[in-house]
Amino acid sequence: MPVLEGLSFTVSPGEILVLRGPNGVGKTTLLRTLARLQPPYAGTVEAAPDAVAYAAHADGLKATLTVTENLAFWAGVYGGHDIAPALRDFNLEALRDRPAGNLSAGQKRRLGLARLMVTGRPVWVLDEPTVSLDVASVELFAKAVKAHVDGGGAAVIATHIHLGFEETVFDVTPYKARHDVIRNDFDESFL
Ligand SMILES: Nc1ncnc2c1ncn2[C@@H]1O[C@H](COP(=O)(O)OP(=O)(O)OP(=O)(O)O)[C@@H](O)[C@H]1O
Repeated sequence: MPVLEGLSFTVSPGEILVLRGPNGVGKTTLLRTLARLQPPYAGTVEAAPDAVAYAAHADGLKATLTVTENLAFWAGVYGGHDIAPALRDFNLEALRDRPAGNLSAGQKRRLGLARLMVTGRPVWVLDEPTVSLDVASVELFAKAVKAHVDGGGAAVIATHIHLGFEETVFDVTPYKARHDVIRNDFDESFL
C-alpha cells in the first residue's frame, strides 16, 4: 500500500532539502526509495545509481573493526577516498583505534555520518542524522553538510530539528496517501 502519493521534487547541486512531516507519514519510505533500497509503486527517481549515499537510523558499522578500519573499509568499497578529512571533521581522531562496537551511541553516529564523506557520492540522503548527537556534534554535522553542498553536492534530510543552515523545506504531509478515499470509492452494490 502506498504511504505517499502525487509528490514531485528536484534537488539541485548546492541544495539542502529538508523533509518534514509527523511520525509515520512516510519520510523514511521516501528516503529509502530515493536511495533505491525499495522501488516506488509508481513514478521514477531520476539520479545516477551511484549518486546517492544513504545514512539510515542504523549506523551500519562493523563492531569489531576500529574507527579507522571502518572508514578504510567504506573508502575501499566506494573507490579509495582519503579518510583523514572524515576523521578530522567528525572529531574522531582521538577514537581512531577504538573498536566501533565499544563507542557510545553518539560516537557511533559520528562515525556513521563520517562514512558519507569517504563515499565521494554527491547526494547525501539522511534519515534523522542527529539522533544521539550532542550539541557540539550537531554543529560538526551541520558544518560537514554545508561543506558538502558548498563543494557542489546536495543533501536530502529527514529531521525534526532545525539545523541552522539555509535549506529548502519540503513538508510531505499533504501527500499522505488517501486510503480512506480509495475505500469510499467502492460501489457497494457491486459486493
Ligand atoms: N516494513 C514495513 N511494513 C509495513 N509497514 C511499514 C513498514 N515500514 C514502515 N511502515 C509503515 O509505513 C508508514 C510510513 O513509515 P515511515 O517509516 O516511512 O514514516 P516516517 O515519516 O519516516 O516516520 P518517523 O518520523 O516516525 O520516522 C507508517 O505507517 C509505518 O508504520
